[in-house]
Amino acid sequence: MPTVNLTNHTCFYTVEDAGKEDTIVFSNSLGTDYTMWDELVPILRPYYNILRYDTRGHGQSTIQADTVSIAELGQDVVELLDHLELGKVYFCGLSMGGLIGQWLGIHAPERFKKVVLANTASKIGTEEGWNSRIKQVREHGLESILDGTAQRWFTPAFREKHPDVVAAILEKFTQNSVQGYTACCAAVRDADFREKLQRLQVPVLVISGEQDEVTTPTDGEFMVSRMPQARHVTLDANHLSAVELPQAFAESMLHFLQKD
Ligand SMILES: O=C(O)CC1=CCC(=O)O1
Repeated sequence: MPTVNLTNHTCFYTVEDAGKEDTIVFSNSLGTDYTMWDELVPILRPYYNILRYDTRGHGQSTIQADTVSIAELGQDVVELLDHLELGKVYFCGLSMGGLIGQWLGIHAPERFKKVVLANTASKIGTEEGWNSRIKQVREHGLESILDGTAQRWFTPAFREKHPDVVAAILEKFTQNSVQGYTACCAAVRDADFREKLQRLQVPVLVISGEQDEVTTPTDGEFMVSRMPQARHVTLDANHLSAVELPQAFAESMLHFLQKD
């Protein structure tokens, strides 16, 4: 599968071009890679071309620095679109991917027809919380936060019913580099769109997980109240809602992309 040398790193991506008019770009969450969309993509493939990529420092995309910003991760997306000569696309990002989507909607609105921001917030967590996680991972590795990560990402019912899906995603999590993961923790820590969201004029769908304690439905409501063209859907899922409920997630997206 292809890679491209962008300004600051080598970006891994996959394109499924079915000759459709429109393309959806998918942006993964912290600690996952492009395979987090594996259950969702087959449902959307009949309608759209699909572009997935690994965020800098994740999966097969490289990183050369100990910190990175959401602005830099947003520029990566614009560079990737330029490389692929894609003019105006749909964007779907989850959690960190949703922060990237907020940056893109504000700073590169001419490149996006509509934006889906899933399981995200205009400000995620606290500075102390992120600094403590960065320290923990630098000193003890990604394995040391595996259990807590599984609990934040999946409902107990999903973990019980789909242990293979959970194991595959957690396996990918531990394969990330400490440098890539902690650099992106810093990007999430430093991002704050609370006072900037009114500048996001592109149509937006916010998807929240009713059981998500990291980025809550209240966070989603706040975002929607600040953006001029936004609507809100909640799903009975935890943080990785696109993994837990791909059919409901896809139906919400299709309704938004095709009807709203
Ligand atoms: O792993 C977590 O804590 C959840 C999360 C926060 C930002 C992100 O992308 O995932």
